[in-house]
Amino acid sequence: MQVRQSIHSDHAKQLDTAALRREFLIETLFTADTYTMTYSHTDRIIIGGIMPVTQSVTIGSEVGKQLGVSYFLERRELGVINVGGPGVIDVDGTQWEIGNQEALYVGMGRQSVIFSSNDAARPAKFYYNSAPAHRTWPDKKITLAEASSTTLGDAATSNRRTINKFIVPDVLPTCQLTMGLTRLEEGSLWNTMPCHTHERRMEVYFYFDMDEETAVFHMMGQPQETRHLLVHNEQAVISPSWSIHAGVGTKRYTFIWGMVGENQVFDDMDPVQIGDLR
Ligand SMILES: O=C(O)C(=O)C[C@H](O)C(=O)CO
Ligand SMILES: [Zn+2]
Repeated sequence: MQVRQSIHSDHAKQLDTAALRREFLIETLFTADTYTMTYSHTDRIIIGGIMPVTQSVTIGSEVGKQLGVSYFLERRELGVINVGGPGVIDVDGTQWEIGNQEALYVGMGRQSVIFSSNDAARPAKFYYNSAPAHRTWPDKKITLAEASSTTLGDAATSNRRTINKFIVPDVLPTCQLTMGLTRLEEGSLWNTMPCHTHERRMEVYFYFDMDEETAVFHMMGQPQETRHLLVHNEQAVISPSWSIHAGVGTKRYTFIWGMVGENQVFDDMDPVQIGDLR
């Protein structure tokens, strides 16, 4: 488990490229037959990827020890979106078939969560976020058709995209975690521009569906003090409350956003006018 401390905006603005990447970028999410895990002190979100290939994978009691509990989800909830081939998540003996771009919410208190792929040649890639929880809500699979979806933007501003809200109050109850997947149309490159910050929550962006030649310039920093991170396929960025989060790709791409914090109102954003950005 990697730990990332919280970071003050005054400190962040002094960092060079390597230090910005060390603080905010998660470079490797998927490693065959194991899980990756980054623990952020920002709202104590956990971010990671699970890629079972030749064997199933579980987040075992070693993580419970690191978190000071008996098992991973003793005091946490979990959201998973599969960005690979079809797979199965076994939650305390119930098997959930999770296909590409389908999600599973797992409530606090589930003791055994085992991830496997249906086909080693096309392994599942389970991207996950986990947040501290205070009660158990029912586990639920969410398909793309069941997500709450909105298409917005247009070709003239190169930001035509569909926001698929998988884990949001309209679809299912959770303690604090919300997650969704935003898909840019061919020829569209910008996400979340005009951009915003979130005084009352943090957010993580996970970029995928990109070929080797594609990169996303992820915009971050305070609106008057912007920086960028060069992000490649299947990498994630931690975005503290004070930071804008937006990106422009050299080609279209898809990304998953996950949020935790004070409330679950999707539109609770502090908008920034493009003319005010520096
Ligand atoms: O394309 C977008 O715009 C988004 O997907 C925005 C994110 O969902 C977000 O930043 C929510 O706060
Ligand atoms: Zn946001």
